[in-house]
Formats: sequence, structure tokens, C-alpha cells
Amino acid sequence: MAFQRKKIAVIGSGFTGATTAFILGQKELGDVVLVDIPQLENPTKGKALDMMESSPVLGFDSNITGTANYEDIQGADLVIITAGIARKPGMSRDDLVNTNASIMKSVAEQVKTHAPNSIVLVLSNPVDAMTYTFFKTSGFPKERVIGQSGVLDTARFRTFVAMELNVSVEDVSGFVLGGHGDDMVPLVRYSYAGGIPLETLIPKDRLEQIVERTRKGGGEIVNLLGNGSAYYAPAASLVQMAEAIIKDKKRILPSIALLQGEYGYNDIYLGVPTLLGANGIERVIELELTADEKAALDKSADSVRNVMAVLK
Ligand SMILES: NC(=O)C1=CN([C@@H]2O[C@H](COP(=O)(O)OP(=O)(O)OC[C@H]3O[C@@H](n4cnc5c(N)ncnc54)[C@H](O)[C@@H]3O)[C@@H](O)[C@H]2O)C=CC1
Ligand SMILES: O=C([O-])CC(=O)C(=O)O
Repeated sequence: MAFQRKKIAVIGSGFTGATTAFILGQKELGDVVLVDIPQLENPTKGKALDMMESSPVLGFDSNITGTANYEDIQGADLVIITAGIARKPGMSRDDLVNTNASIMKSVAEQVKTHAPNSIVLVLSNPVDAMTYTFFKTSGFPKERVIGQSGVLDTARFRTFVAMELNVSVEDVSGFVLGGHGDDMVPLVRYSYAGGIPLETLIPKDRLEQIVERTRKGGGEIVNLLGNGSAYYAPAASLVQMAEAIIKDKKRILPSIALLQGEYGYNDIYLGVPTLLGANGIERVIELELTADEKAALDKSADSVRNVMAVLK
């Protein structure tokens, strides 16, 4: 049987979208269609062509094209949504809600029309509420509408722990639950370096500082950049989720998933451990939480609900 390359649409050709397209291409996960608004048609085409021209040097054969025409995403297997405004210093992610909700609704209509069978990864902030907005507008089944936060938040936690211990990041595992805001819940109890519980390797007060830095990790980059937000680590995180789906790897990764009773919550998109494979979210994994951990998760869920209330 002929090999059929996957078609991946990346909506939004800004910092995160362009970086995501470039990594997807380099990893040959499929052919990439980068989409932006008509006013940015030429720059979007230019970015895509520039990436294509790197392919002989880097040695990849994925096609990367740019467009402002949603018809070009026809039949996409995977759609990654990065469209929307990013925050600047002094803003919270929640300040983006009204602008990005209207962008998300219009993108969802286009995806529903042109890529009705796709699996969708949402990045745009505030991402828990934006994933819910896509879900409601598109009518797609919940397992095909997935938000990205936990892979990034966990990557930040792992980076800080590896820096603290001066060990390989590869040996550090972490676990972040909840909404993608400053009250996200890094679960230290489930975090290890080389299989050794972190609580036995790092003093409690230092671990608390690392947890706090993780919670505010997005803001730390916003303050350093001055005019936008993180994009290398967010793009890498999207690609890890995309790879799990495209290669049906059945990876256990944190995703923003629709909860219908899991962890005691209903009708809310929230970051939880999931199994990611060819069908999207194939399972939400429920963990036993201590009373303190559950209280922290409740607080994070309340913050997400407050943002969702603005939309209703
Ligand atoms: N969930 C997460 O972990 C993260 C979320 N983000 C969020 O991702 C979003 C994008 O961030 P950046 O790429 O840095 O912003 P950016 O401003 O560089 O790019 C956004 C792009 O979306 C485009 N766009 C707007 N409306 C569109 C539409 N209807 N169709 C197609 N494209 C459209 C804009 O023209 C712009 O090129 C922001 O909301 C940001 O807060 C960023 C990093 C991490
Ligand atoms: O902080 C932001 O606005 C972008 C984001 O979500 C992150 O980098 O975690």
C-alpha cells in the first residue's frame, strides 16, 4: 500500500505557529500547511518557503506551505491552533480571553468545514477556556479536542530540577496538573530524578521555590522578552503531543481534557494525565490525590471556571 503522509495544519504563523511548523517539518511528521489572516498572506508564505529552503541542508522532505486560504487545510489529519494575541508584561493570560475567544470561534468554524475529521491541539490562551471554546463551537467529540499546557509546564519544572541537581534533564520526570495559570499544581510527590523521589534529593524549601518558579514560568519569559511570550518550549511541547498522536505512541502525557466526572469535575477542560494515541485522548488517567493536592486542584479549577464565566 502506498505510504500516505499526514497533513498537519498549523493555524497562526506567529512565533509559536512558525516554530511548531519548523520542528514538525524537521521531524518529518507530515506535510505542514501554515495558515494566517489575509493581511499576513505573504509573510506566511515567506516563512514557509524559508523553512522549505532549509530542508536540503537539514535533510528533511516534509512540504511546508503558507496560505491565508482555509480551503488549503482540506482533509487535514491534525490541526494545531496557535491563532490569537499573546500577552505582554503586566498582563495575565486571562486578559486575552475576549479577543482570543472570537478568533477561536472563527477558526473553529473553518476547521469544522474543512477538516471535520481532524484531531485538534489548542495552544491559544487562556488555553483551558480556549480549548473549551473550540469544543463547543466545533461540536467535535471530546477525545479529538485537546489543549496544551502540561507538557510545557512539566518541561519547565524538569529544566529547573535538572539545573538544581546538575543532572541530565532526561532523567528528571515531573507532573503538573490543573489549569495553565499561576495556580497550576506541580505534583512533587510524583516527580523523580533517575527513579529517586525528588523529595529525598532536594530540600523542601528549595523544592517549593522550584514549584513557584514553574507556576510563574510563562510570566518569567514574558518579562524577559518584553513584547510577546514563550515559543520554543511551547512549540516543542505541541510537537511532542502531535508525535504521540501521529505515531499512535500511546504516550502518557498531561493534556487539557474535557472532564465529565473525572477528579470530581464536570463540563470543564483542565490539565490531567492522559493517554495520547491515534484517536486523540484515549484515556484520562485518574490519580489518588492527598487532601492538600485536591484543594490546590480545586483552586486551579475555580480559576478556569472564572474565565469560562466571562465567555458565557
Ligand atoms: N498554552 C500554552 O502553553 C501557550 C500558549 N500561548 C498562546 O499562543 C498564542 C499565540 O502566541 P504567539 O504565536 O506567540 O503569538 P503571535 O502574535 O506571534 O502569533 C499569533 C498569530 O495568530 C494569527 N491569527 C490571528 N487570528 C487568526 C485567524 N483567524 N486565523 C489564522 N491566524 C490568525 C495572527 O495574525 C498572528 O500571526 C497566544 O494566545 C499565546 O498566549 C503561547 C505559548 C504557550
Ligand atoms: O505565558 C504566556 O502568556 C504564554 C504561555 O502560556 C506560557 O509560556 O506558558
